[in-house]
Amino acid sequence: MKSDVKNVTIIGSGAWGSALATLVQTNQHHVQIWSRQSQLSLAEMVSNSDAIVSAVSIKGVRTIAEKLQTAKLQPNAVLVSATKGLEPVTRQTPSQIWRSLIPDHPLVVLSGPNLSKEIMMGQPAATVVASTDASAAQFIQNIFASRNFRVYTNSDPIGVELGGTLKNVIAIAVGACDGLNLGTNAKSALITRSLIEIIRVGVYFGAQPETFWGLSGLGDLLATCNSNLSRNYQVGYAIAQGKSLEEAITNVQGTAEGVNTANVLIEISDREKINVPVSRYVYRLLQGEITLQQAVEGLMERDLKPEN
Ligand SMILES: NC(=O)c1ccc[n+]([C@@H]2O[C@H](COP(=O)([O-])OP(=O)(O)OC[C@H]3O[C@@H](n4cnc5c(N)ncnc54)[C@H](O)[C@@H]3O)[C@@H](O)[C@H]2O)c1
Ligand SMILES: O=P(O)(O)OC[C@H](O)CO
Repeated sequence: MKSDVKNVTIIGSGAWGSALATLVQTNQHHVQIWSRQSQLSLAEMVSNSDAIVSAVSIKGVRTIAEKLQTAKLQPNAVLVSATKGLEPVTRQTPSQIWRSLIPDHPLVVLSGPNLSKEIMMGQPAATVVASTDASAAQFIQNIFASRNFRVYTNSDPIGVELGGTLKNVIAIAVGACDGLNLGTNAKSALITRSLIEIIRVGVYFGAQPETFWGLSGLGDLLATCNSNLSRNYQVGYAIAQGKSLEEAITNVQGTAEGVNTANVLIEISDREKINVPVSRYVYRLLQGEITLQQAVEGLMERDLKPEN
């Protein structure tokens, strides 16, 4: 047993929470998972935790953060947000929700090209832990880093978080592109042009553009758009096979955050006049406003313009 064993609580027993718990356990830290089915209350479970990792889907983030607001935490407990989504109505990112409700604990965002099934199989992967508090990021880096999981620190939490969140919408588009067999050229164009629109949104949120060229941006975009393990990709693929959105969501195991993220993103882009053509066509497709064929034609027939 290592001498510097930490107490880590993972909130959420879904695919990502379980994979993160396995990573912590690999390093022989003490890990416990809290879910809504747990016997202990969340407050009881976190009372002795050095790190508290939230891996619930976006719909659960505020409820969980509100529960922790009234819990007695260790004075130096570090909060980690591993959710990739945007909250409807407030349009906040998970880290913005955490920061607003629990401002006096260090907050770290964990995000990267991390398909949970591959991580559960012990395949090599890398991720990013981002915080404005460098020592908190290093603390979390050391808890998770292992032979099979390489962890980088970063000082741009909102950029790291948005890379992971916004790519889910694009993965729906790319899943549909593959489902229609549109070819490698189309897929490459879709991914590359999408990264530009992700950066536009990121800059609006105050992120640094260069963050999106890293693991949590381009890295996660490539992972999610190239793997049928991705639930968001699966949704797009299923729609291209003629399934309704409801059927596509039902057939996916776990949460495909991109569906809700598309709605929130389009509200933001309408209000702030941010040009996000690929995400907008995904939104219109999911709303049933257009067919997939119309989405492809619409994207190809837009006004010609310079690349940059
Ligand atoms: N699965 C992955 O490969 C992966 C990787 C990186 C990030 N993520 C992100 O992690 C988040 C969770 O994904 P997942 O794959 O584990 O999804 P999942 O559907 O497998 O699990 C979601 C979990 O959130 C919990 N939850 C939802 N609302 C809750 C609430 N109000 N209170 C308590 N718990 C609540 C559910 O009970 C469940 O345990 C998503 O934002 C996802 O984008 C997933
Ligand atoms: O299964 P998805 O589409 O939620 O993607 C999982 C992770 O975000 C990939 O990094």
